[in-house]
Amino acid sequence: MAIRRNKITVVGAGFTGATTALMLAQKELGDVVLLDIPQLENPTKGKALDMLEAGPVQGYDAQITGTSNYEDAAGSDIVIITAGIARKPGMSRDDLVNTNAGIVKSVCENVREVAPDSIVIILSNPVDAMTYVAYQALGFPKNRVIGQSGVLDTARYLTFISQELNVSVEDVKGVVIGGHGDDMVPLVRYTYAGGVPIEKLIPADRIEAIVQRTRTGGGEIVNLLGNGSAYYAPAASLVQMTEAILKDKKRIIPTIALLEGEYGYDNLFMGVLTVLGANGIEKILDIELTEDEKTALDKTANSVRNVIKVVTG
Ligand SMILES: NC(=O)c1ccc[n+]([C@@H]2O[C@H](COP(=O)([O-])OP(=O)(O)OC[C@H]3O[C@@H](n4cnc5c(N)ncnc54)[C@H](O)[C@@H]3O)[C@@H](O)[C@H]2O)c1
Ligand SMILES: O=C(O)C[C@H](O)C(=O)O
Repeated sequence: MAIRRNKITVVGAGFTGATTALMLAQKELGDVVLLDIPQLENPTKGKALDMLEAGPVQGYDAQITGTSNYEDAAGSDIVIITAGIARKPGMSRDDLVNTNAGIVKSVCENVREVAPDSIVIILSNPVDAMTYVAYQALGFPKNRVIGQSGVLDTARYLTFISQELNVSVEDVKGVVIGGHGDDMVPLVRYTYAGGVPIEKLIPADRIEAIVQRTRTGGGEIVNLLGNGSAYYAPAASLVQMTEAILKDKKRIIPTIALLEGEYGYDNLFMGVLTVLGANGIEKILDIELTEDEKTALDKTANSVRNVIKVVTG
């Protein structure tokens, strides 16, 4: 009997989409469909074929199909949406809202038809608002519509802490919650190196500098690249979320989830700690915050609300 592999569709075959497809195949998480617009069908097929031909070298077994036809995405277990434009130096993520809302909506209308049982992960920016747009266009239950920001923001935060302490990234744990913007909330009080609170290891002014660098981490890369935004760490983040779902790992991962009362917010998609497993977001952790942390979270929640208003009118 043939073994059915997981099927993962990545919509948008640009920098993040193509990198994600390659990393998914390298981890043998399933067969990958890479989908872009009809005008880019040949380059998309070319990227997919090139990745497929790396399989014998790297030793992975995964079908990788390039396409512009949603029929090829039929029955996907996971759909990852990276379609849309990226910002350039001088722009904020919010400047992308109108263009990307149209793109995400039309992508989701197709996904709804061909993969009605899928779990959808959204990357396109401004991602909190785009996750809201996707939720409305898909009509899926909230546990199956998930935005990516927290894995990436946390990865940046932990990178800077491990550099500061000159210790392994494996021993630094922490989390960033809130919207994917310059007022996101790295939770310093819940950050540890080797089990020791970082406030005992790093002077306060250096922690503040790390927090600020984390908040503007996306812009730092945009300025360095000059014509696009980050894609290696974003792709790695999408792959971690996909793996948690497909392997039903029940990992505690920060993701963009629909809040209905948690942290005192309603009808808001924003980054919080969640448990990711076979059913997508299986739980939202409504953790205790100090007054200062809650004030910071309120600020980022307001920013996200203002962007969502642009797309909901
Ligand atoms: N949430 C995050 O943490 C995060 C991280 C990185 C990038 N992003 C965002 O992800 C998006 C993609 O970034 P990128 O660097 O891959 O950009 P990119 O320009 O390299 O790729 C985007 C791709 O989307 C395709 N596309 C556009 N409209 C489409 C449609 N209707 N259907 C299918 N494909 C379509 C384009 O043709 C292009 O190939 C941007 O909005 C960026 O801001 C978010
Ligand atoms: O910064 C961007 O525009 C892309 C992405 O959101 C990131 O944080 O790298």
